[in-house]
Amino acid sequence: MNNVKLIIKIIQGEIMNIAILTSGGDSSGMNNAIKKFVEYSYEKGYTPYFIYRGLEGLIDGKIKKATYKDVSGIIYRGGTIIKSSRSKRWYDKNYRKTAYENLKKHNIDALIILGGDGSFRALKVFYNEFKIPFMGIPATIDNDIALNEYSIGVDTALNIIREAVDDIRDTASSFSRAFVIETMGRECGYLALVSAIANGAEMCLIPEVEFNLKNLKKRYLKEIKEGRDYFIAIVAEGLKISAKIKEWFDSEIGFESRLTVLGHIQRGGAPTVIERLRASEFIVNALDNIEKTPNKIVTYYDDKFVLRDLEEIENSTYRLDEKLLKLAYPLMGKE
Ligand SMILES: Nc1ncnc2c1ncn2[C@@H]1O[C@H](COP(=O)(O)OP(=O)(O)OP(=O)(O)O)[C@@H](O)[C@H]1O
Ligand SMILES: O=P(O)(O)OC[C@H]1O[C@](O)(CO)[C@@H](O)[C@@H]1O
Repeated sequence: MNNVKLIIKIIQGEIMNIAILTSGGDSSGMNNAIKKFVEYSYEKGYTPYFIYRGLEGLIDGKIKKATYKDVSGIIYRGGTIIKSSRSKRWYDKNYRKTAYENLKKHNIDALIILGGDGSFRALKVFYNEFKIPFMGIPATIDNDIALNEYSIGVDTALNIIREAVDDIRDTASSFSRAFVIETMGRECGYLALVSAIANGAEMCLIPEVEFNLKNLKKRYLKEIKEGRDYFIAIVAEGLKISAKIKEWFDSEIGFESRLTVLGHIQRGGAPTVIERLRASEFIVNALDNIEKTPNKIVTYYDDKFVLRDLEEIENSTYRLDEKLLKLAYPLMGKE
Protein backbone atom coordinates (compact mmCIF):
# COMPACT_ATOMS: atom_id res chain seq x y z
CA MET A 1 0.00 0.00 0.00
CA ASN A 2 1.41 3.39 -0.93
CA ASN A 3 1.08 6.62 1.04
CA VAL A 4 -2.02 7.83 -0.85
CA LYS A 5 -3.89 4.58 -0.24
CA LEU A 6 -2.83 4.71 3.38
CA ILE A 7 -4.15 8.27 3.76
CA ILE A 8 -7.48 7.26 2.16
CA LYS A 9 -7.72 4.36 4.58
CA ILE A 10 -7.04 6.67 7.53
CA ILE A 11 -9.63 9.23 6.32
CA GLN A 12 -12.21 6.44 5.95
CA GLY A 13 -11.53 5.55 9.57
CA GLU A 14 -10.29 2.05 8.78
CA ILE A 15 -8.11 0.45 11.37
CA MET A 16 -4.45 0.43 10.46
CA ASN A 17 -2.55 -2.83 10.67
CA ILE A 18 1.03 -2.17 11.68
CA ALA A 19 3.72 -4.84 11.83
CA ILE A 20 7.00 -4.76 13.74
CA LEU A 21 10.19 -6.70 13.09
CA THR A 22 13.66 -6.82 14.62
CA SER A 23 16.62 -7.17 12.28
CA GLY A 24 20.40 -7.59 12.44
CA GLY A 25 22.15 -8.08 15.78
CA ASP A 26 19.65 -8.38 18.62
CA SER A 27 20.02 -5.86 21.42
CA SER A 28 18.74 -5.49 24.93
CA GLY A 29 15.74 -3.18 25.07
CA MET A 30 14.16 -4.58 21.90
CA ASN A 31 11.64 -6.42 24.09
CA ASN A 32 10.69 -3.19 25.82
CA ALA A 33 10.03 -1.64 22.43
CA ILE A 34 7.99 -4.67 21.33
CA LYS A 35 5.87 -4.54 24.50
CA LYS A 36 5.21 -0.83 24.13
CA PHE A 37 4.46 -1.33 20.44
CA VAL A 38 1.63 -3.75 21.22
CA GLU A 39 0.20 -1.73 24.11
CA TYR A 40 0.41 1.68 22.42
CA SER A 41 -0.94 0.35 19.10
CA TYR A 42 -4.11 -0.87 20.80
CA GLU A 43 -4.31 2.39 22.74
CA LYS A 44 -4.25 4.32 19.46
CA GLY A 45 -6.71 2.03 17.71
CA TYR A 46 -4.19 0.25 15.48
CA THR A 47 -3.87 -3.50 15.16
CA PRO A 48 -0.32 -4.65 15.92
CA TYR A 49 1.32 -7.56 14.11
CA PHE A 50 4.58 -9.40 14.71
CA ILE A 51 6.92 -10.49 11.97
CA TYR A 52 9.08 -13.26 13.40
CA ARG A 53 12.81 -13.70 12.56
CA GLY A 54 13.34 -10.32 10.90
CA LEU A 55 13.63 -10.12 7.12
CA GLU A 56 13.92 -13.89 6.84
CA GLY A 57 10.55 -14.25 8.54
CA LEU A 58 9.07 -11.58 6.29
CA ILE A 59 10.12 -13.60 3.27
CA ASP A 60 8.72 -16.77 4.83
CA GLY A 61 5.44 -15.10 5.82
CA LYS A 62 5.92 -15.56 9.57
CA ILE A 63 3.38 -12.85 10.41
CA LYS A 64 0.88 -12.97 13.27
CA LYS A 65 -1.50 -10.59 15.05
CA ALA A 66 0.02 -9.56 18.39
CA THR A 67 -1.82 -9.75 21.69
CA TYR A 68 -1.25 -8.35 25.17
CA LYS A 69 -0.53 -11.89 26.31
CA ASP A 70 2.39 -12.17 23.86
CA VAL A 71 4.18 -9.36 25.65
CA SER A 72 3.42 -10.09 29.27
CA GLY A 73 6.45 -10.72 31.48
CA ILE A 74 9.05 -9.73 28.89
CA ILE A 75 10.05 -6.34 30.28
CA TYR A 76 13.26 -7.56 31.95
CA ARG A 77 14.43 -9.93 29.23
CA GLY A 78 17.31 -9.21 26.85
CA GLY A 79 17.22 -10.27 23.19
CA THR A 80 14.03 -10.11 21.14
CA ILE A 81 11.02 -12.37 21.69
CA ILE A 82 10.13 -12.02 18.00
CA LYS A 83 13.67 -13.08 17.04
CA SER A 84 16.06 -11.56 14.53
CA SER A 85 18.17 -12.59 11.55
CA ARG A 86 20.63 -11.50 8.91
CA SER A 87 19.18 -12.34 5.52
CA LYS A 88 21.15 -13.23 2.39
CA ARG A 89 17.90 -13.77 0.50
CA TRP A 90 16.88 -10.14 1.05
CA TYR A 91 19.46 -9.03 -1.54
CA ASP A 92 17.41 -10.89 -4.18
CA LYS A 93 14.44 -8.91 -5.55
CA ASN A 94 12.34 -12.06 -6.02
CA TYR A 95 12.44 -12.72 -2.28
CA ARG A 96 11.62 -9.08 -1.51
CA LYS A 97 8.58 -9.43 -3.79
CA THR A 98 7.51 -12.50 -1.83
CA ALA A 99 7.91 -10.44 1.34
CA TYR A 100 5.67 -7.73 -0.12
CA GLU A 101 3.05 -10.28 -1.08
CA ASN A 102 3.12 -11.67 2.46
CA LEU A 103 2.43 -8.20 3.83
CA LYS A 104 -0.47 -7.77 1.41
CA LYS A 105 -1.89 -11.17 2.39
CA HIS A 106 -2.11 -9.96 5.99
CA ASN A 107 -3.33 -6.46 5.02
CA ILE A 108 -0.35 -4.84 6.70
CA ASP A 109 -0.43 -1.07 6.08
CA ALA A 110 2.89 -0.05 7.60
CA LEU A 111 6.08 -1.46 9.03
CA ILE A 112 8.16 -0.64 12.08
CA ILE A 113 11.69 -1.94 11.94
CA LEU A 114 14.20 -2.08 14.77
CA GLY A 115 17.78 -2.56 13.66
CA GLY A 116 21.08 -1.02 12.63
CA ASP A 117 22.26 0.75 9.48
CA GLY A 118 22.14 -2.48 7.45
CA SER A 119 18.48 -2.94 8.31
CA PHE A 120 17.78 0.65 7.28
CA ARG A 121 19.46 0.02 3.92
CA ALA A 122 17.25 -3.03 3.55
CA LEU A 123 14.22 -0.89 4.32
CA LYS A 124 15.14 1.70 1.74
CA VAL A 125 15.44 -0.86 -1.05
CA PHE A 126 12.06 -2.32 -0.04
CA TYR A 127 10.34 1.07 0.15
CA ASN A 128 11.70 2.13 -3.25
CA GLU A 129 10.24 -1.00 -4.80
CA PHE A 130 6.93 -1.49 -3.00
CA LYS A 131 6.17 1.77 -1.19
CA ILE A 132 5.21 0.17 2.12
CA PRO A 133 5.17 3.05 4.65
CA PHE A 134 7.64 2.55 7.49
CA MET A 135 9.28 3.94 10.60
CA GLY A 136 12.82 2.87 11.54
CA ILE A 137 14.14 2.74 15.10
CA PRO A 138 17.88 2.48 15.80
CA ALA A 139 18.59 -0.69 17.76
CA THR A 140 22.18 -1.90 17.75
CA ILE A 141 24.88 -2.20 20.39
CA ASP A 142 27.32 -0.71 17.85
CA ASN A 143 25.64 2.72 18.15
CA ASP A 144 26.99 3.53 14.70
CA ILE A 145 24.07 5.35 13.07
CA ALA A 146 24.80 8.84 11.81
CA LEU A 147 22.91 11.79 13.35
CA ASN A 148 21.79 9.55 16.20
CA GLU A 149 23.42 9.54 19.63
CA TYR A 150 21.67 6.55 21.17
CA SER A 151 20.56 3.22 19.76
CA ILE A 152 18.55 0.69 21.76
CA GLY A 153 20.96 -1.78 23.36
CA VAL A 154 24.07 0.33 23.72
CA ASP A 155 23.53 1.29 27.36
CA THR A 156 23.07 -2.32 28.46
CA ALA A 157 26.13 -3.37 26.43
CA LEU A 158 28.20 -0.66 28.12
CA ASN A 159 27.06 -1.88 31.52
CA ILE A 160 27.87 -5.49 30.64
CA ILE A 161 31.36 -4.37 29.59
CA ARG A 162 31.72 -2.38 32.82
CA GLU A 163 30.96 -5.45 34.90
CA ALA A 164 33.32 -7.61 32.87
CA VAL A 165 36.17 -5.10 33.16
CA ASP A 166 35.60 -4.79 36.93
CA ASP A 167 35.89 -8.57 37.20
CA ILE A 168 38.97 -8.73 35.02
CA ARG A 169 40.58 -5.97 37.09
CA ASP A 170 40.41 -8.27 40.13
CA THR A 171 42.51 -10.93 38.47
CA ALA A 172 44.74 -8.48 36.54
CA SER A 173 45.74 -6.72 39.76
CA SER A 174 46.17 -9.98 41.69
CA PHE A 175 48.49 -11.42 39.03
CA SER A 176 50.20 -8.20 37.91
CA ARG A 177 49.20 -8.80 34.32
CA ALA A 178 48.19 -6.74 31.34
CA PHE A 179 44.70 -7.57 30.06
CA VAL A 180 43.72 -6.72 26.54
CA ILE A 181 39.92 -6.64 26.37
CA GLU A 182 38.30 -6.65 22.97
CA THR A 183 34.88 -5.00 22.59
CA MET A 184 32.37 -5.40 19.74
CA GLY A 185 31.14 -2.62 17.48
CA ARG A 186 32.26 -3.59 13.96
CA GLU A 187 34.01 -0.56 12.42
CA CYS A 188 32.74 1.74 15.16
CA GLY A 189 34.80 2.38 18.29
CA TYR A 190 31.98 3.76 20.44
CA LEU A 191 31.76 0.84 22.89
CA ALA A 192 35.54 0.78 23.32
CA LEU A 193 35.80 4.55 23.71
CA VAL A 194 33.11 4.93 26.36
CA SER A 195 34.22 1.78 28.19
CA ALA A 196 37.86 2.82 28.33
CA ILE A 197 36.95 6.18 29.86
CA ALA A 198 34.28 4.84 32.22
CA ASN A 199 36.41 1.94 33.43
CA GLY A 200 39.72 3.75 33.87
CA ALA A 201 41.63 1.78 31.23
CA GLU A 202 45.26 2.58 30.45
CA MET A 203 44.79 2.02 26.73
CA CYS A 204 41.98 2.65 24.24
CA LEU A 205 42.43 1.73 20.60
CA ILE A 206 39.63 2.38 18.09
CA PRO A 207 39.40 2.44 14.29
CA GLU A 208 38.50 6.14 14.11
CA VAL A 209 41.72 7.51 15.64
CA GLU A 210 45.37 6.93 14.80
CA PHE A 211 47.20 5.67 17.88
CA ASN A 212 50.86 5.89 18.85
CA LEU A 213 52.34 2.81 20.56
CA LYS A 214 55.74 4.47 20.92
CA ASN A 215 54.30 7.19 23.14
CA LEU A 216 52.26 4.67 25.10
CA LYS A 217 55.35 2.52 25.67
CA LYS A 218 57.31 5.51 27.00
CA ARG A 219 54.51 6.33 29.43
CA TYR A 220 53.92 2.76 30.55
CA LEU A 221 57.64 2.11 31.26
CA LYS A 222 57.77 5.28 33.36
CA GLU A 223 54.61 4.28 35.23
CA ILE A 224 55.98 0.77 35.88
CA LYS A 225 59.07 2.38 37.46
CA GLU A 226 56.72 4.41 39.64
CA GLY A 227 54.87 1.28 40.79
CA ARG A 228 52.19 0.41 38.23
CA ASP A 229 51.75 -3.34 38.27
CA TYR A 230 48.83 -4.10 35.97
CA PHE A 231 47.18 -2.76 32.83
CA ILE A 232 43.71 -2.70 31.36
CA ALA A 233 43.69 -2.13 27.60
CA ILE A 234 40.44 -1.81 25.66
CA VAL A 235 40.68 -2.53 21.94
CA ALA A 236 37.80 -2.27 19.44
CA GLU A 237 37.19 -5.39 17.35
CA GLY A 238 37.15 -3.36 14.13
CA LEU A 239 40.93 -2.85 14.31
CA LYS A 240 41.55 -6.61 14.26
CA ILE A 241 44.77 -6.19 16.24
CA SER A 242 43.83 -7.41 19.73
CA ALA A 243 46.15 -10.46 19.58
CA LYS A 244 49.01 -8.26 18.34
CA ILE A 245 48.51 -5.80 21.20
CA LYS A 246 48.63 -8.69 23.66
CA GLU A 247 51.99 -9.75 22.14
CA TRP A 248 53.15 -6.13 22.30
CA PHE A 249 52.57 -6.04 26.08
CA ASP A 250 54.60 -9.26 26.41
CA SER A 251 57.50 -8.23 24.21
CA GLU A 252 57.67 -4.41 24.37
CA ILE A 253 56.41 -3.71 27.90
CA GLY A 254 57.74 -6.94 29.44
CA PHE A 255 54.42 -7.69 31.08
CA GLU A 256 52.74 -11.06 31.15
CA SER A 257 49.46 -10.53 29.34
CA ARG A 258 46.15 -12.13 28.47
CA LEU A 259 43.52 -11.42 25.84
CA THR A 260 39.80 -11.50 26.64
CA VAL A 261 37.42 -11.21 23.72
CA LEU A 262 34.13 -10.23 25.35
CA GLY A 263 32.09 -11.38 22.36
CA HIS A 264 28.36 -11.94 22.45
CA ILE A 265 27.87 -11.40 26.19
CA GLN A 266 27.77 -7.73 25.14
CA ARG A 267 24.52 -8.37 23.29
CA GLY A 268 22.72 -10.03 26.21
CA GLY A 269 21.55 -9.08 29.67
CA ALA A 270 18.52 -7.45 31.25
CA PRO A 271 17.88 -4.00 29.78
CA THR A 272 19.01 -1.04 31.90
CA VAL A 273 16.55 1.60 33.09
CA ILE A 274 17.65 4.00 30.32
CA GLU A 275 17.09 1.30 27.74
CA ARG A 276 13.58 0.55 29.03
CA LEU A 277 12.55 4.20 29.03
CA ARG A 278 14.00 5.15 25.67
CA ALA A 279 12.76 2.01 23.91
CA SER A 280 9.22 2.97 24.93
CA GLU A 281 9.74 6.58 23.87
CA PHE A 282 11.08 5.53 20.46
CA ILE A 283 7.91 3.51 19.88
CA VAL A 284 5.60 6.33 21.00
CA ASN A 285 7.38 8.69 18.59
CA ALA A 286 7.15 6.18 15.75
CA LEU A 287 3.44 5.43 16.24
CA ASP A 288 2.50 9.07 16.84
CA ASN A 289 4.01 10.00 13.48
CA ILE A 290 3.37 6.99 11.29
CA GLU A 291 0.17 8.40 9.78
CA LYS A 292 1.18 12.02 9.19
CA THR A 293 4.89 11.70 8.48
CA PRO A 294 5.76 8.11 7.63
CA ASN A 295 9.01 6.82 6.08
CA LYS A 296 11.31 8.31 8.70
CA ILE A 297 13.94 7.08 11.09
CA VAL A 298 13.30 8.16 14.69
CA THR A 299 16.68 9.35 15.96
CA TYR A 300 17.81 10.48 19.39
CA TYR A 301 19.84 13.66 19.16
CA ASP A 302 20.67 16.43 21.65
CA ASP A 303 18.40 14.78 24.25
CA LYS A 304 15.43 14.89 21.87
CA PHE A 305 13.71 12.52 19.47
CA VAL A 306 14.13 13.79 15.91
CA LEU A 307 12.50 12.31 12.79
CA ARG A 308 14.89 12.06 9.86
CA ASP A 309 14.82 10.90 6.26
CA LEU A 310 16.85 7.82 5.54
CA GLU A 311 18.78 9.77 2.90
CA GLU A 312 19.84 12.36 5.47
CA ILE A 313 21.31 9.60 7.62
CA GLU A 314 22.86 7.80 4.66
CA ASN A 315 24.49 10.99 3.42
CA SER A 316 26.04 11.75 6.81
CA THR A 317 28.94 10.07 8.51
CA TYR A 318 28.75 8.74 12.01
CA ARG A 319 31.07 10.77 14.27
CA LEU A 320 32.24 10.04 17.77
CA ASP A 321 31.73 12.81 20.32
CA GLU A 322 34.73 15.16 20.31
CA LYS A 323 34.54 15.65 24.08
CA LEU A 324 34.79 11.90 24.68
CA LEU A 325 37.61 11.58 22.19
CA LYS A 326 39.60 14.30 23.94
CA LEU A 327 39.24 12.46 27.24
CA ALA A 328 40.60 9.30 25.65
CA TYR A 329 43.47 10.75 23.58
CA PRO A 330 46.07 10.05 26.29
CA LEU A 331 44.96 6.39 26.25
CA MET A 332 45.74 6.29 22.52
CA GLY A 333 49.20 7.76 22.88
CA LYS A 334 48.19 11.02 21.25
CA GLU A 335 50.17 13.98 22.54
N1 LIG B 1 22.38 -2.69 0.96
C1 LIG B 1 21.45 -3.57 1.34
N2 LIG B 1 20.46 -3.91 0.52
C2 LIG B 1 19.50 -4.80 0.88
N3 LIG B 1 19.47 -5.39 2.09
C3 LIG B 1 20.42 -5.08 2.97
C4 LIG B 1 21.47 -4.16 2.66
N4 LIG B 1 22.28 -4.06 3.73
C5 LIG B 1 21.77 -4.87 4.67
N5 LIG B 1 20.66 -5.50 4.23
C6 LIG B 1 19.82 -6.47 4.95
O1 LIG B 1 19.66 -6.05 6.30
C7 LIG B 1 20.05 -7.11 7.19
C8 LIG B 1 20.53 -6.53 8.48
O2 LIG B 1 21.74 -5.79 8.26
P1 LIG B 1 23.02 -6.07 9.17
O3 LIG B 1 23.23 -7.54 9.24
O4 LIG B 1 24.11 -5.23 8.62
O5 LIG B 1 22.58 -5.62 10.62
P2 LIG B 1 22.26 -4.17 11.18
O6 LIG B 1 20.84 -3.85 10.94
O7 LIG B 1 23.25 -3.18 10.67
O8 LIG B 1 22.41 -4.39 12.74
P3 LIG B 1 23.75 -4.75 13.53
O9 LIG B 1 24.88 -4.06 12.86
O10 LIG B 1 23.49 -4.29 14.89
O11 LIG B 1 23.86 -6.24 13.45
C9 LIG B 1 21.09 -7.89 6.39
O12 LIG B 1 21.22 -9.22 6.88
C10 LIG B 1 20.49 -7.85 4.99
O13 LIG B 1 19.52 -8.84 4.83
O1 LIG C 1 26.17 -12.10 15.86
P1 LIG C 1 27.04 -12.03 14.66
O2 LIG C 1 26.34 -12.26 13.40
O3 LIG C 1 28.25 -12.89 14.86
O4 LIG C 1 27.57 -10.55 14.52
C1 LIG C 1 28.47 -9.96 15.38
C2 LIG C 1 28.44 -8.49 15.10
O5 LIG C 1 27.15 -8.00 15.45
C3 LIG C 1 27.29 -6.95 16.37
O6 LIG C 1 27.16 -7.49 17.67
C4 LIG C 1 26.18 -5.95 16.17
O7 LIG C 1 26.30 -5.38 14.93
C5 LIG C 1 28.69 -6.40 16.13
O8 LIG C 1 29.19 -5.64 17.19
C6 LIG C 1 29.44 -7.68 15.88
O9 LIG C 1 30.60 -7.46 15.09
